[in-house]
Amino acid sequence: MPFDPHLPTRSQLRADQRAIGWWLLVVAAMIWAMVALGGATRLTGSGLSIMEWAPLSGTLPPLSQAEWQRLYDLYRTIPQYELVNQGFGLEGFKQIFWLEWAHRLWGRLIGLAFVLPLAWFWLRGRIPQGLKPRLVLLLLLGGAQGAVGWFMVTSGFEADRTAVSPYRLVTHLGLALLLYGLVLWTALNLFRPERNAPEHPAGLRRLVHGTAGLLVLAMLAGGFVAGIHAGLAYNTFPLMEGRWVPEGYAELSPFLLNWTANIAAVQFNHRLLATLAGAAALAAAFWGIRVLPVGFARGSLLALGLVVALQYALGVATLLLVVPAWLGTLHQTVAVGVLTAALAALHALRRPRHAAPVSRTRA
Ligand code: HEM
Repeated sequence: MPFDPHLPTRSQLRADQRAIGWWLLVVAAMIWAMVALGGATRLTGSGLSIMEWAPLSGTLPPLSQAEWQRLYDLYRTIPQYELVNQGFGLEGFKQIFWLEWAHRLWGRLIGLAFVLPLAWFWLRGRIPQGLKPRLVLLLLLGGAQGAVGWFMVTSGFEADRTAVSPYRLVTHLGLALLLYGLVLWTALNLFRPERNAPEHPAGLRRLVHGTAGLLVLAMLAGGFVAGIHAGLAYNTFPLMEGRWVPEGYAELSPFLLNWTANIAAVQFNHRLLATLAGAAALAAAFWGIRVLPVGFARGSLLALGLVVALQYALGVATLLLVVPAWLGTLHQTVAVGVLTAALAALHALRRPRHAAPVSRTRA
């Protein structure tokens, strides 16, 4: 290949990859914190307190008594005020205002933490070949997440509603998890570009894929439990009102409606999927410990087994204690830990590529 002074050296490329990888890890950590904040916002009933979508001017909280009163008067027009918070006064309103405001502010900060370094790396020509489309996609998905959040909030203002639509809640949660997963996966690609997984049985890789799929389904089902407040009923474990499969599982018609709108079925599905995912994760962890050498793959599988066991216990405790806000928030937060461990394990066990792509560098 002829000498080209504009191409980065191999060590420059490596340094750029690591710098971008660290930046993405920081963004991923901020998204994780955002999921925690979102859980707290939902569980304290704060999510409908700001009835405006003002990307720039909404950055500042109300600075005068008149502005507080204006926002409070707006809130007093929606059914949630009438049916849940009537007469709680301006002081009560302030209490539910701050978490929603912090959730939105944190979203703006994540946007800045993504856009500013992106522009800096881009203008200095430090983004490796092929990575730009992925980073633009992440930017678009982040913007879409803000819009979906607002779309979700507006559903809570409709007549006779005191909470948001569970479908929009699950879309918002699902997109947050997708965005987090893509950012983390991209960072992992940059830190560990080689596909040099240790020798392991193909069955183990398949098991980890199946586990990850079950975990994602369990998480989406959990979103519906949260969305229709199904955690406030059947607060016993493992039986539901003395039965393994609750009475009325198939009460609604058409049948599929039960999976999103019937408290008994929604909660049962979440338990079942979590149990299957938990058993699969533990099996993968034991298998990994037995056959893999000490290293990233083994460590990830061990972490997966441990964090899924913790998440399962937190879920049972959340249910038995009838969803206290702090415990529900912790359960939502540790779900992202489960996803992290599953993605790390999947990444570590990627199938080796026969011919590695040649990145253009000079020696
Ligand atoms: C692999 C294990 C599990 C995973 C990955 C998981 C994940 C999730 C997720 C993502 C949510 C929605 C977000 C939230 O509000 O917390 C959720 C909600 C919930 N989960 Fe789980 N979960 C697991 C196990 C369990 C178990 C075993 C139970 C109880 C038997 C349980 C009970 C609940 C309850 C009651 C909620 C609703 C909490 C609320 O209203 O805020 N979870 N879960």
